[in-house]
Amino acid sequence: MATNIAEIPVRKICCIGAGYVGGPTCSVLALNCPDIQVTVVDRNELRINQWNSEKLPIYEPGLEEIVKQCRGKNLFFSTDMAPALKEADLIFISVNTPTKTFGLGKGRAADLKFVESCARLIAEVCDRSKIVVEKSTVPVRSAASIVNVLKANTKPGVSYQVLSNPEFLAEGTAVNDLKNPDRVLIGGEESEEGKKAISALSWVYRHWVSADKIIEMNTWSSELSKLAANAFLAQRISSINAISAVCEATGADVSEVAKAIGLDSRLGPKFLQASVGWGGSCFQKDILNLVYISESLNLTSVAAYWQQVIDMNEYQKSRFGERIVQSMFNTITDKRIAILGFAFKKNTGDTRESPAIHVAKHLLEEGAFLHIYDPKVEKAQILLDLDQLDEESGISIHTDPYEAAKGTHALVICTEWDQFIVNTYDYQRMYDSMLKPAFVFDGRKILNHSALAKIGFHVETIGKRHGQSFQDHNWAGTNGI
Ligand SMILES: NC(=O)C1=CN([C@@H]2O[C@H](COP(=O)(O)OP(=O)(O)OC[C@H]3O[C@@H](n4cnc5c(N)ncnc54)[C@H](O)[C@@H]3O)[C@@H](O)[C@H]2O)C=CC1
Ligand SMILES: O=C(O)[C@H]1O[C@H](OP(=O)(O)OP(=O)(O)OC[C@H]2O[C@@H](n3ccc(=O)[nH]c3=O)[C@H](O)[C@@H]2O)[C@H](O)[C@@H](O)[C@@H]1O
Repeated sequence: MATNIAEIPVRKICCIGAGYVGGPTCSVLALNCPDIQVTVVDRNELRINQWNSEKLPIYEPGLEEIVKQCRGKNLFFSTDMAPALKEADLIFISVNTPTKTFGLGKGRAADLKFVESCARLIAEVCDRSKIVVEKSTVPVRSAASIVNVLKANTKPGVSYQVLSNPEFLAEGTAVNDLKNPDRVLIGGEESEEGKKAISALSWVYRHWVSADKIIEMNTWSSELSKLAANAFLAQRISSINAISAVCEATGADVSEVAKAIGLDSRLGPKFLQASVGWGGSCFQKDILNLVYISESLNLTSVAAYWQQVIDMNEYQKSRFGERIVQSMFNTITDKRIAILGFAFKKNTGDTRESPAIHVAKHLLEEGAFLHIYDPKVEKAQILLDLDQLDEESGISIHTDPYEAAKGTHALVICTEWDQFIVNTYDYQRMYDSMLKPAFVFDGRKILNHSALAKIGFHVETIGKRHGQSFQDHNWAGTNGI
């Protein structure tokens, strides 16, 4: 007879996938649950070695301290997957779910091959019943596929309950997001066994999350809520970025408009920071996934609606690149341009889908030489992102921002690192070492533009025309206003 899920006390947890989600999630879990042993497994040996070393594979404020505190006590990182899975009472699947690059759904559908291979491995090695938790972001109804694979391959006497428990952490604030989540979603079957599995996972979270924040729901709602949340967040940024284009064309200031909008308590102030465009590993892939699902369900208007959020982001990134060229007298061929910031946002070394990549490629195509500086991104990663083998093809990577600025015509801010703000950097020193006229293109709206203009910089930013007066605009043709 199969073991009853209710009889499974959660003493040991195994997480497959030691990435941006698996690593921080399990570290915070281990910190808060000293009574639970957590083992994070990954087939990537280098990554596991890094988790076991002094220099972790990812940069995340506050993470190193937690790992140091728990590692070797109740937190372990290993490539030896089978024993860790066998021993575990509860297994998180936290592997990557990238956009498919070939075949049916190419460029849009999520590739679930890694999730499926986890399910196959679990069924192959486990000889007692377990709770399997889908933490990766997946299309709606993926849990059904996991159940199918497990059932078809399961050993006699073994049963599984599959739960959906999507992760909402944002990079750069992952530790705080995990310690103080807005909500924890747990989706599961409505059967008795399903409810018991939900209670078991809920019990784990209750070690540090209050009961009112743990929300139980049906599996499909939980899976869809994750895609919907990311789509809504990205939509807000695309919306303010669309308004930023109107601001640049009319003389309105997008910061003022964002403030005015955000003061409406129904809208709130967050995620209204106009920018060079949003990046990161998930927004684009998850919205593409939502678009694909909608199309598959013949919901073509729904698909077109969400596709527009991505199209607006592409437009914003291209618009910024074109503005740099136009401002610099319509040519940047052989000009030197410093890119400050390469990560997709501050406080992370992650460059996946970073808008900086798009901007850098645009400038390279126009014939510029790039000096690139980011406080956390490794040189090899930047070269890889720009499809370069070395620094000879018009790119030099710097470890010092002043060296990066030296001899350039322009500074381009692509990431909102705190250290880039005027009080931290000596922009006079940069200006003195640059060619004139010296330009600043602030793709993140973080700099003190009037202070830079006083130094002598020509400043351009998102959603605002620099130095524009009311008389500058030729109002003819705008509906006679
Ligand atoms: N990065 C983020 O901030 C967030 C990501 N997510 C979702 O979480 C999931 C994981 O994302 P990341 O951690 O960023 O991915 P990642 O790429 O950093 O890490 C995934 C890890 O899984 C490992 N892996 C893949 N298949 C495996 C297998 N069969 N056996 C063992 N290891 C395997 C890979 O080697 C890799 O180290 C994705 O579905 C993503 O959409 C959700 C919320 C936030
Ligand atoms: O599923 C995921 O991977 C995660 O995706 C995002 O997190 P993340 O991509 O790490 O970072 P965000 O803070 O959302 O920023 C995404 C991008 O939008 C940009 N952004 C953000 C906010 C804003 O107002 N303006 C803006 O341009 C950021 O600079 C960055 O490039 C979501 O915020 C998380 O809740 C989610 O778990």
